[in-house]
Amino acid sequence: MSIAARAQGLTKTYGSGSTVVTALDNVDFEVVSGEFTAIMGPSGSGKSTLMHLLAALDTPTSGEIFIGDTAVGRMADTPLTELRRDRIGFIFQAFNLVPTLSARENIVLPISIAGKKVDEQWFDRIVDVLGLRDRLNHKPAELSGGQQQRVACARALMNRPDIVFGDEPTGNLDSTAAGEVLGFLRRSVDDFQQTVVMVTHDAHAASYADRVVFLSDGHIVHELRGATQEELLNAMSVLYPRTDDAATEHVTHSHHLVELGETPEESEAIDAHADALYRDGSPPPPPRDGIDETDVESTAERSLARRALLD
Ligand SMILES: Nc1ncnc2c1ncn2[C@@H]1O[C@H](COP(=O)(O)OP(=O)(O)OP(=O)(O)O)[C@@H](O)[C@H]1O
Repeated sequence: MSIAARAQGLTKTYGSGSTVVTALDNVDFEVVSGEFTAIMGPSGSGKSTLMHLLAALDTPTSGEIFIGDTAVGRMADTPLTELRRDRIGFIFQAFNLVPTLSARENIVLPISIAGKKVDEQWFDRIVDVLGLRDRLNHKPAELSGGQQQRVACARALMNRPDIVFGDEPTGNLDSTAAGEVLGFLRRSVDDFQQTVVMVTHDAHAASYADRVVFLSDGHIVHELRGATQEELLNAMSVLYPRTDDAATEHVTHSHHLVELGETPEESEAIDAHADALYRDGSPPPPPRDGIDETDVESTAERSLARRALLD
């Protein structure tokens, strides 16, 4: 087992005096090469801070980050920029593509900036796996959100980085596009031995990972391997029992979906159907007991029943 990145005694504080916030508190953490790791936790638990430090985008208050064997903290600016460019790939929630460039130009941009030659065989392989072949000459505005994020995935993998970091990479996508991006990240680990680290609120997204670490108040409080969505939701409801923040509401919501036997995709389709039925503004009928799940009309009632349950 080799280690792609390592955090040692990592602490990050923001502010000073009475307003100091400890985002990470003496965290030790290793990213295993060739694995898909997800970092989960409620809002404010330190997920993005940990990922930004691991990716050498920010500096710790104390502690050290290693990318492979390289201690990042002691590096001068220029080699650090080169390390980020050559050894790390990023996928952001907001895609972060250059609007004036085509999909192909966006994908090869880091290689062009580095003045290197594009490996056309590798380019072709990634583009085909991502289904982007016929979109390569289009600008980001001419692509769907899912296609834009697939371009961002291709860009992140183009220079075969040691680690690809994703910060809520499916946060702006519908469930179909999210499934495509997550499926690709999974495949990049299985087929290309890529190392992937992803921050997510979403147990469904995290269920694609080999390993899920849970953060709370700047500490790693738990870890699961090969967990299903339901196992992750169970762990989250034990680890984060508060009901007063958005992430926990999301957990509770997702947990009900699992209890109802709905996947998030089904739930979304059901809600869309219900909304279409009641688009004219007429008040929806109250939910009934004994809903027939095979009946198309009843999908709307299922949605209402679930919404009533979630209320
Ligand atoms: N630049 C900053 N200045 C001050 N406080 C910050 C800054 N960045 C993060 N924090 C604080 O550090 C803590 C951890 O933030 P972080 O963004 O890492 O959490 P998170 O788990 O990623 O949250 P979310 O899921 O909402 O993105 C929070 O209390 C946050 O308010």
